[in-house]
This record gives sequence, C-alpha cells and structure tokens, in this order.
Amino acid sequence: MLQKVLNYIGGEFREPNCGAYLDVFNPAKGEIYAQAPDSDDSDITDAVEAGQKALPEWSATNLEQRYDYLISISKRITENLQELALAESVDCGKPLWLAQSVDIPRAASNFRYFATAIMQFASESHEMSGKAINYTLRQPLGVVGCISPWNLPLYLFTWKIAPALAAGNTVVAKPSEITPMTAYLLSKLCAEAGLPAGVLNVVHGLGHKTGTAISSHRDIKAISFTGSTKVGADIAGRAAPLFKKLSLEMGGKNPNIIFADCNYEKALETTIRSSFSNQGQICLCGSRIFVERAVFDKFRSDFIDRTRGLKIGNPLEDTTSVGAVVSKQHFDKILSYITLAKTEGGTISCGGNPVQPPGFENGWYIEPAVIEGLSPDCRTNQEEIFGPVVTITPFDKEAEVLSYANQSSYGLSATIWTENLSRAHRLAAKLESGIVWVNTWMLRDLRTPFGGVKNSGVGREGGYEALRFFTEAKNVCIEY
Ligand SMILES: NC(=O)C1=CN([C@@H]2O[C@H](COP(=O)(O)OP(=O)(O)OC[C@H]3O[C@@H](n4cnc5c(N)ncnc54)[C@H](O)[C@@H]3O)[C@@H](O)[C@H]2O)C=CC1
Ligand SMILES: O=C(O)/C=C/C=C(\O)C(=O)O
Repeated sequence: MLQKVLNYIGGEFREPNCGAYLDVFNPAKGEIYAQAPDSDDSDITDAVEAGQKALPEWSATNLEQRYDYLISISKRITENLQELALAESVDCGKPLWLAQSVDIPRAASNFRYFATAIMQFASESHEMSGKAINYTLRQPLGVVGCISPWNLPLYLFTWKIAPALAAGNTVVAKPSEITPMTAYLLSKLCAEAGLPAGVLNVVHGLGHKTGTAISSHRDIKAISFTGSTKVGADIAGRAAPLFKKLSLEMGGKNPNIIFADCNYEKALETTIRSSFSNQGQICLCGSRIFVERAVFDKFRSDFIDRTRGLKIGNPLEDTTSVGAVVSKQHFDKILSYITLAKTEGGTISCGGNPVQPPGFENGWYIEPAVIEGLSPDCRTNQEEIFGPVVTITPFDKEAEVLSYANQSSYGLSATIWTENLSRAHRLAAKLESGIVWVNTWMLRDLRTPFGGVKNSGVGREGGYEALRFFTEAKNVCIEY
C-alpha cells in the first residue's frame, strides 16, 4: 500500500482538485513508495484565498502568541524527530544519522530561532534634530510564497516558513515534488499545534505547474526560493513584472582553498565532509578544491585514500557515509558529468562509478569521485554538478588561487584553510562570495546573513535579514 501525501489548505487535509497524483520514489531502492498531489492553479488559488482569509487575524496576533505557536511547532518537531528523520532518509536517500543529527534538529531550530528573533526585532527611528522624528513600521507583506528544493527538504522548507510566519504573514508553500513527505508531516504537526486555519498552506506539485502558479499569482506578495539558478531566473521573470519581493538562493560551485600552513588533519577531515556530505547535494559543498603545491601530493593522496574508505550503502545503517542520490534523473546527470570530465581531459583518480550495494541493486548510488588535471575554466569546473564529485587542482601563489576561485559565474560560499590570519582576512575580503568560512565549513549561526552573489542569489536569508525581507517598511514622519 503506497503512502499518500495530501495538501494542507485552509486548515484541511485535501486531495488535489484535479484528483491526480505524482509518484514519489525511495532512492535507496529505486522504487515508488508514496504518492503526492499533482496540484494545479486552482489549488494555489484556494490556498491564496485561505491565506487572505487568515491574514487579518494572524497579522494582528501579538508577538507572544506568535512566539507560542512557533515554539510549540518546534517542540513537536523535536518530539517527532525519529519519525521525521526516517521519513527524510527514505524520501531523499540520505543517511538516517545525518537526518537525525542535522536536518531535523535544524528544522526545530529554525522555528525556535525565529520565534525568539521576532520578539527582539526592533524598527529604526531617525530624529531630525529639534524638528521631527521619523519611525519605521515593519508590517507583514500579506500572503507570501515559499518554494524549496529536495536536498535538505524540511531544513530548507522551515528556513523559509518560520520567518514568514513570525513576521505576521500567511504562507503558501511548495516543497519539492521529489521529496514531499516531511513537509506533509510538518503540516500535520502545525495542525496539532493549533495553528489557525489558512495561516500555513502547503500545496504539493510540479515546479512548472504548481510552482509557476505561485510565481504568477497576483496576490502573492513575495517569494522566497531555494533551488537551481535556471528556475530562479524563471521565477524572477514571472514575478518581477508583478512587483513581488524576491529572495533567491541558488546554485554554487564553491572553492575550497587549502594552504600548506593549515591545520592539516582538520582540513583533510573537513574537506571529506565539505565534498561528500549528503552525497555532495548541498549548495555549500566545496566542489573545487585548490591545494598549495607544497602539500598537494600528500593531500591528494590522503584525500583519495579517505574517499575510497567511505562506506556507500543502506542509508538506514549507522556506518553508512554515502547514501543514494535523490533520483534517477539526478543520478544520470551526475554520471554525465563524469563522462564530460573525461572528455575534457580529466583523470578520475577515484570513484565516479555507479554502485549497487547488496540488497539495494535498483538504488541510485555513485562512488564519490575525485577528478584531476582539469583547467579552472572547463565545464566540469564551471557547472554545478550537485553530486559526490570534486575536482582537485594545485596552485603556487595566493593571487593565482584567488583568480581561480573567482573564475565562476557562481558566488555562494568559499572556504580558506590557513593559520596565517592576515592572509585569511585578505582573501575573505576579495573572494566573490556571500559566505566565507575560515578553518571550518558549514558552521552556521542562524543570526547571520545567508546567501550568494552573482548567479548564486539575490537577497539574504537568516537573522533579521529574513524578517526585513518578509516585512514592508513604512516610514512615519512627525514634525514637532
Ligand atoms: N540550493 C541549491 O543550490 C540547489 C540547487 N539545485 C540544483 O538544481 C538542479 C535541479 O534540481 P531540482 O530539484 O530540480 O531544482 P529546481 O530548482 O528545479 O527545484 C527547486 C524547487 O523549485 C520548484 N520549481 C521547479 N521549476 C519551477 C518553476 N518554473 N517555477 C517555480 N518553481 C519551480 C521545484 O518544484 C522545487 O520545489 C540540481 O541538480 C542542482 O544543480 C537543486 C536544489 C538546491
Ligand atoms: O541554511 C543553511 O544552513 C544551508 C542552506 C543550504 C542550502 O540552501 C542548499 O543546500 O540548498
């Protein structure tokens, strides 16, 4: 019996209006295990109407009440951590321990963080000496849209919904059709928490159908999107003429720069994580590794040894490091880049082959791959692969590696490994990137601005940036 996901509109769990469903796959086994609504424009229209109906009351709730709702949802996520983590692992192919230790705790933190942030969020005032005072109101936008991807499903879905709700908006949200399950479970938890009907509406469906219905809807005032740069451009193209606010968090091709004076063991161990965590399917993964020539041979050899040692297989086993990639389509895309790397003259130093762990013969598994011998400007080094694939390249000079790092249409994150503080500051200032990590990776403080430059994004999420995005500033000027 297949599990069935339902839409959550106006406080009710509903079939899609057209009655059609999409297959949902378990990537570890390559088999259908659930069905999700194939919603269309009419479901989005219903969701927007439900959001509009709920708006006057929700936007007028006092902050303590909103805090209580968000904290209650956060607690319910924590109480149901095991069920949510298992659902995430089955839906995505990611190791269960990763969902237990990262994805689901972070979803709970997103609600907890924005519950407390809205209590502290204060607006500005500007005095015109002796003449007048200006103060700025920060008011909810109205009904807003949140569109999220499949790689960190609940983690990113809640990263958008929580600030939108905290700021007093009502929400129409669409998770990825590839991984709908935890968004469905979250909608049940929100109903249990007593969130008023229509405050959060979750509509499942395809990007080019349900997603475009959100970006084209006149009464949706803002869209927060995470996903590919191509889709971000499509959303911007539809939403801009309707003057919606946009926050777009898109792809990355992030440099990981390793100097000879680094803390070698920490750099090596973290580079394994930054390369292959979640099968390389995180927009922050460091897919272009640059190593100073003095340590290149040693680092290369140690890195390849450790990569070969990663256990690939059943995502539900604690000892599994690398699970399945999310879909057959994505599996084929990643493998096509291995072929491309070879045609571009690269050497596959390890991995890059499909694997069928025993008992999971139909699953979509790829050995983590390390590729050498490519120029920084080739397609393999320029296009987002979004899989367990990295390139490794030596460099001699700081200026040289800076130019390699910035030679990309993307600019999401960068990592620098060095014990030389001056060099770290110098490079951090010059890297064309929204986020720079020094001697660490993916260490996240939810108060900080998060987002990219160039083709990686428009706007910032996180902290007060998210609350500013989800509110309209209104200045009031009073003459004395
Ligand atoms: N944050 C990131 O950097 C991410 C990047 N990607 C990149 O995108 C590639 C494709 O992955 P997908 O999941 O297919 O990403 P995607 O960008 O197609 O999908 C992300 C979300 O947008 C929706 N969507 C798709 N087309 C839409 C449209 N025209 N209008 C409105 N919404 C739309 C999808 O249904 C999903 O909910 C990956 O191989 C990877 O390179 C994927 C996920 C996250
Ligand atoms: O907010 C974070 O900590 C991570 C965000 C990651 C993505 O947006 C992604 O991988 O798409």
